[in-house]
Parts: sequence; structure tokens; C-alpha cells
Amino acid sequence: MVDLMLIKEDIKNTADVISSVLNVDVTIVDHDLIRIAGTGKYAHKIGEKVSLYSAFKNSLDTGESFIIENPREDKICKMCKDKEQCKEFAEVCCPIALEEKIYGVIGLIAFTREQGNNIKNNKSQLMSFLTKMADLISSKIKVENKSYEIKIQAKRLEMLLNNMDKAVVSTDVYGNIDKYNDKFKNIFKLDDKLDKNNIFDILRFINKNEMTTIKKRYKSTSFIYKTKNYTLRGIYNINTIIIDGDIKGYVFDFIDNSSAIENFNEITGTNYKIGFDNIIGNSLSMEHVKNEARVASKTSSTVLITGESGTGKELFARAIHNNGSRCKYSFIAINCAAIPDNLLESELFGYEEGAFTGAKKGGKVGKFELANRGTIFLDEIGDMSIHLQGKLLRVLQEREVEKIGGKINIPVDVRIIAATNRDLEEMVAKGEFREDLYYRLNVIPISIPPLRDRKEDIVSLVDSIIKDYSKKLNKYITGIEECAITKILDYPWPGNVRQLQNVIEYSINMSNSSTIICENLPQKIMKKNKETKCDINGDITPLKEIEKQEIIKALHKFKDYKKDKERACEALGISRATLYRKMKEYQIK
Ligand SMILES: Nc1ncnc2c1ncn2[C@@H]1O[C@H](COP(=O)(O)OP(=O)(O)OP(=O)(O)O)[C@@H](O)[C@H]1O
Repeated sequence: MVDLMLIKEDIKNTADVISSVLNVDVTIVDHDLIRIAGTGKYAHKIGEKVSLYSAFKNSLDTGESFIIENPREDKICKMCKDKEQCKEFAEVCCPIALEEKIYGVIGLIAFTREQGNNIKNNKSQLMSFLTKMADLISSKIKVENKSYEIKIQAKRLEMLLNNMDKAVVSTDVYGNIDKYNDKFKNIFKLDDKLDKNNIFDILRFINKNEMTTIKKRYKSTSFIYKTKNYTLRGIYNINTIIIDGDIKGYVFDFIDNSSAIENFNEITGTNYKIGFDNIIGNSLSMEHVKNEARVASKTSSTVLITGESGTGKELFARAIHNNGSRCKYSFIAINCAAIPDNLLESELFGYEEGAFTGAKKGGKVGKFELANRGTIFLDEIGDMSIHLQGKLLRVLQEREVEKIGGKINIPVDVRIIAATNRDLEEMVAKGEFREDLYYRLNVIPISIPPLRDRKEDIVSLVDSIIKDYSKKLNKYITGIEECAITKILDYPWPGNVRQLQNVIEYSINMSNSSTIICENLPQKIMKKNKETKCDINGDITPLKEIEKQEIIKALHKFKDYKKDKERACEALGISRATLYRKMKEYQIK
């Protein structure tokens, strides 16, 4: 609520007008009974508080106008402590009200009999005149209230704008800058006074001629802003301000690439923390691998992790990243086998707008750029085409990426961790993998042993998987029967830890008690045990043939399901990428 004090000059003028017209002394008080204006005897009492027992207080409380014709005798004067010394001949009070609120009171006081008679003889004209004067003050309050409200709104808006993650600027329809936040000035390194500038003169990457074609919103377009010694890359949006069907102006928002990447990581949760403590297994071989990985985490050198599918290569890569100095930045994983070659190239290196038919407007930021200052994990590196191997080698050597269709190279500071379950040395010998790239990648080699070679880890892995999955599946499972563990230990686990996870998940689902029993295990685990016992002298089938047949069987079994490939992977205990690779290898269509 606006205080009368804020319009005290207007109040004073009003008091002077009333006093000169009516020839009486005037006092105007605010809602706290503080005298804001006073004439004659009261001129030097401005700023003082009038008595709580005065007629003013009564008018403030009741919101009523009244005339006291017999001071000292009137019921309003009964409570007044000074009534015996009162020298007044009459008094008038008229509240200043606006929208049911009382802001103060106008009071007239007659100190002579003549003034008193004047008041008493002209009661109705006097009250009507005073009410008009009170209304005049109320209208001033209304205007003041409005501008006070506007000031608050403007302040709120300013704070809101300055607290946004994005740089924001609004313009009229011709691009003349109207409002902007601090971030806008900061990210483009602009001078203080921008109000008279035109956005199209400052940010040349915005196409003035395209503006009229924008319907409502022009979304996520990448930009490069360059001055003599400053370059900024980012993404911007344009929103049109439409009132009654007409475009009245634009709001532009901008975000620089590094902030966009941070937001991306927060939203996608790519930074979730996996450490060495999350890698289960105390076998000698695992302790040895963990030690190697711990050492690797303290350097920035390229790491090549090898091991069969499901042994935990990605887990190790994440732990290495999170245990090192790059952990504050992104860990970006990309599976080189799961994406066709031409798509993989744009995923890794990005492209500029218009680089090829079908290229997205604004281009695309590549994974190398996204991983800047962090780590890129290139899974299934053995499946990368020779062409891309060449491009990757250039990144490793030059520490720069060349976007598809790009004119300039972008410097990147990325740690590379590659992984494969293929024998890269053999591939090099066959000419399927570039020798120079192999040596560049194999700076710190880490080889994860298959689960069948470290059976000591199985019990602790089973315990930890039971804990995780019973929570996930909302089942109360506390352990596993001895005979079930024996069967698990006997199994060769071609799909390693991933397959073990699938088997335990299946068994938890099948269990009706708090313990997993033999009957809860999948047939495959039970059958395998029987087969190994009775078929010991039978013919030997090449493993690759068995693998091919099992894949065909799984694909056939789930062919009518919605997520056929996923189900087949689950049954086989292999990842999607491995399935696609094997399908290619065995020419399964
Ligand atoms: N030692 C371990 N302790 C706990 N969990 C593990 C361990 N090893 C693997 N896992 C789990 O097994 C699953 C498969 O691991 P991961 O994806 O890291 O394997 P991978 O070797 O990268 O597989 P692929 O080659 O098929 O991509 C993940 O859920 C992972 O958390």
C-alpha cells in the first residue's frame, strides 16, 4: 500500500487550497495518524503524531465523515485527554478512502466562533467540497499505486531475467533493442549502453530477411559469433511477440555451447557416479585390473579396454573417468557398432548447417565437442570403419575435430577410452584395423578377464545383484540356496556379468519365497549342468557354429514380439551391439 508520504507535495497543496477557500486551519493525517500537511497553527507540527483519542482516529477506524459542532460535549470528545484545554469551536473529519482502504483523514478545525459558525451554517456544501478534495487525493494515490506496482513488476522481471541461465534480449519488430539481461551483455562481451542499438547490427548471424517467415518460434539454431579476438559458439531461439495477430517484436535467447552441454549432461544424467567401489570382485585377477585402472585414472593418456562382452568394460571406463581430474566434465559413451557408418561420423564429429541433404537446420554438435574437457568412451572400437578410423586418428594426433561440411577445425581437449571384445592385433594383421591407430589407442591397455576365469567373484556378484534387483523388482529376497549357487558356479557364463544379472533377475521373478532356489534358475543353467555331465564323449561342434545356431534360435523365438531384438539379447545374455555384430559376422538376416 502506498503511503501518503509519497505524495506529500500534493497533500500539502490540497491542504492549502482547502484552508484558503474555507478560511479554517487544515490538518491531513495518514493511516498512522502522522500529520502529513498542516496550515496555520499546525504548519510547524508536520511529521508529529496526533492523539490516539482524537476525532481523526475515530474517522480512520470507522471510515466516516462527521462534524463536531460542540467540542468537549460531543461523544467523540469523551475519551480525549486534552478536552479541558480544547479551544476549538468546531471540527470536521473526512476520510481519504480508495477501494475500501482508508489512507488518511482530512480535518478542519475552527479556532474562532466565526469560523465555527461558518462550518455549522454550510454543513452540506462543506462536506461535499471536502469529499471532492478527498477524492482528488485518492485519485493521486491510485496513480501512485499503479506506478508503484509497475516499478515492482519491472524489478521482478529484471531479477527474473538476470537469474536465467540464458542470455535474453527483446526488440521491436525492426530489431531495435528494448530490454536485455546481464548475461546477454556478458556472453557477447557488449558495452553497457545497448538501448539504442539494433540486434541485426550487433549479431550478424541473425538473418534479418528471414524474420518475417518466422511463425511463432524459431528453434534451437546454432550460431558462431566472432569479433577480432573473441569467438563464441552456441544455440539460439527466436520467439515472436504477437498481439492481436500482429507481430510487435521479438525475444531472442542464447546459450553458449559449454552451458548447453552442462544442461544436457544434467538432463540426461550422463554424469551419474560410478566408482571403483561399484566394481565387485576381489579375485587376484580383478584386483590387478582395478589397480591398473586406478593408475590410468590419474593420467590423461588413452586407454584401451579389452574383454568379452558383459565383463564390465564400460563400468571400468566410467570408474576411470570419475576417479580422475576430468570427473567434473562429461563422460560421453558411444557404441561404434550400433550405429551405421555415415551416422556415426556425424554423431562423433557433428556437422554444419547445410553440410548434406537432410542435415538439420543449425547443424549438429558432435560427441567430441560434447565431451570437451571430459572423456569420450568409444565402445566396440573394432567395428569402426577404416574411413572413420582415419578421422579418429587425426583427432588423436591433432586434438582438433573437423565437422562435416565445416570450414574450421574445433580444438578439443578430450580423453579417449576405447573398448572392444575383438582381437585388434589380429585385425591389424588382417588389414582390418589401422596399425597406427591401434598403437595410438593402446597406450594403457587394460584387459578384463572373463567371469569363468574368476569364479571366486561369482558369490559376491550374486549377492550384490540380488540386493539391487530385489529392490528394483520390489521383492523381498535375502539370499540364494547352496545348490543354486553350485549350479551357477558350474556354468561357463559366456555372457559374463551381464548374463549373470539376467539370470538372477529371472530367478528373483520366479521366486515365491525370500530365497532363490534351484527351481527358480532358468532351464539353460540347469540343462547346461546335465549336459556337461552326460555328453562328455560326444562329437565336438565348433563354438562359432553353436553360437550362430543359438542366435538364429533366439531371433526366431522372439520374431513376433514388439522388442524382438532386445528379448533375443536378453535370452542370449549379450548386448544389442554384440548381437548386431554377430549377425553381420554370421550373415544372419
Ligand atoms: N565387476 C562388476 N561388478 C558389478 N557389476 C558389473 C561388473 N562387471 C559388469 N557389471 C555389470 O554388468 C553389466 C555389463 O557391464 P558393461 O556394460 O560394463 O560390460 P561391457 O564389457 O562394456 O559389455 P559390452 O562389450 O557388451 O558392451 C552392467 O550392468 C555392469 O554394471
